[in-house]
Amino acid sequence: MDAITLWQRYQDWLYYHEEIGLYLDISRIRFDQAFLEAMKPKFDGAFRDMEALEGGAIANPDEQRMVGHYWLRNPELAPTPQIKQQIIDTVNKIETFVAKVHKGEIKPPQAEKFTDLLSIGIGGSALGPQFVADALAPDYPLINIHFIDNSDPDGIDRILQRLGDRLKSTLILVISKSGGTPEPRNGMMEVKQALLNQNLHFRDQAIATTQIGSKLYQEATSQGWLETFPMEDWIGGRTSEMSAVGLLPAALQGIDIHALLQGAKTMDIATRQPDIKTNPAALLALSWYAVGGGRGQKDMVILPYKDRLILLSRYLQQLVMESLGKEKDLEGNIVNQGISVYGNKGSTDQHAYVQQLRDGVPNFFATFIEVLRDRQKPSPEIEPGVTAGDYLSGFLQGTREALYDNQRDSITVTITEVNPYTVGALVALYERAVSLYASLVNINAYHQPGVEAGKKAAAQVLELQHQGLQVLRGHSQGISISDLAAKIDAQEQVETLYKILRHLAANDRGVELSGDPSKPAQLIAKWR
Ligand SMILES: O=P(O)(O)OC[C@H]1O[C@H](O)[C@H](O)[C@@H](O)[C@@H]1O
Repeated sequence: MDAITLWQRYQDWLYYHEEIGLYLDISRIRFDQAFLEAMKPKFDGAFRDMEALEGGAIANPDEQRMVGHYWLRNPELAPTPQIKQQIIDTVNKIETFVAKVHKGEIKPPQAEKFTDLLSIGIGGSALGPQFVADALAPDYPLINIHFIDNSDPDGIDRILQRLGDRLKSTLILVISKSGGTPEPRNGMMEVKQALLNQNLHFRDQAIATTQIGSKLYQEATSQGWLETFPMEDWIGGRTSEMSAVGLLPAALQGIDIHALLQGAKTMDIATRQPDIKTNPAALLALSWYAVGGGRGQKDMVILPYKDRLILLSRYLQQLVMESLGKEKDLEGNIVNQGISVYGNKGSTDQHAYVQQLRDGVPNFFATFIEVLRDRQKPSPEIEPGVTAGDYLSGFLQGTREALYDNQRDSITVTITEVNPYTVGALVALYERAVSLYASLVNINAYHQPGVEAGKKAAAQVLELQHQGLQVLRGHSQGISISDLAAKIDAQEQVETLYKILRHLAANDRGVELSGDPSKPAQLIAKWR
């Protein structure tokens, strides 16, 4: 296509939302009118699915759950008065609690006020709060946020070291919908211990966001933690940013949660339109389908040209991949669906992997996120008449063009500035695009059966460790790894057992391994 035809295509397909100040450009996705016509019946179905979902249908059939994240920003939509009230009550509870914390009315026993917030959670209980904190927290927030989002002891140490003496004025927030995920549980146990080491008590500084009745809920209420905030059954982790999961940490940092909710609500109205061309989420879903043949054949590379949006790709990685990456469709056919998502930020990535994007394997499409306003204050000139922001803008345009010229498609989402309102809108835009795309490819976007397999396997490894150690302890002589495996009837898990022992040996946990490390079958294990 020549430049003038492309300019026309740009204008023909440009979506603009005046109130949000958001542009969506899908002109650099190659599809034609025939494709659009062919997709219309599928979209009609997807719009019907969305209407049913928002009306309270069991949109997650495997788990027999409703899917209600759209109600969070517009409680009027909730299917029952009770749910509506729950949503309103939770926001009120958050605001009351946060106001008291900021004023020092809720305070730690050994300090005037809480200075820091340590958020312990993983997956959907971390990625949204991390993205929003990085994008929106003021430079000098009322409360500084830190995250433990893993079971990595060294990672936990780093956070605790950074907090140092301020641990006594740190509010600890444990977020887990299920209340039984091992990683946040481990983080919580370690932080409890760290507090005890300073003669502090967890319950005096702890709050939780979890489902009512969960293990975590029971612990928090029975031990008298400062407060608990509910997470409802009908909110999925990866769509929980507008629930207490995201709102509470945001409000504690001084981020305007009403603007966040309002941005999402406004976007929801736009993405509810049952018309492809005037619905930005439908345009995204259409583009994803067009580039990947409805089979996720191309990866989604997210390139925000704005440092404070660097975590958007990680946030979207879970939202898209955990929602769309499914083995079976709704009828149980094996389909192995999904779209891979990765990215960091421009122009930084132009000096890293964009080389491959331009010239290498064409297995992706790019999504540029452009922010029109460079900064709050005027920019100095780097060269006569040119600012750093002009460069950034030029790099984006240049990369988009260079990719397109080499048959690499892209989408560009443009917002005026990064603020709670536009971030709320972006979150809502992608949530809906994922919902629509899932309908187009006929999968359940709201369960994650694959995640369970990894959890079960990990539990088996720990059980094997337990059994192996029991035998090793009662064995005064050294024993080969295969004999040890035979003794616990785990010949088939000999490799796993070897790795368990190697890990324990590396951590002075009573296991000694002797022999040549490059010949694992010949190693002798001994308890000392
Ligand atoms: O909030 P939690 O129940 O602790 O779950 C945390 C995360 O872990 C799970 O394994 C799921 O894959 C995620 O969707 C979820 O967000």
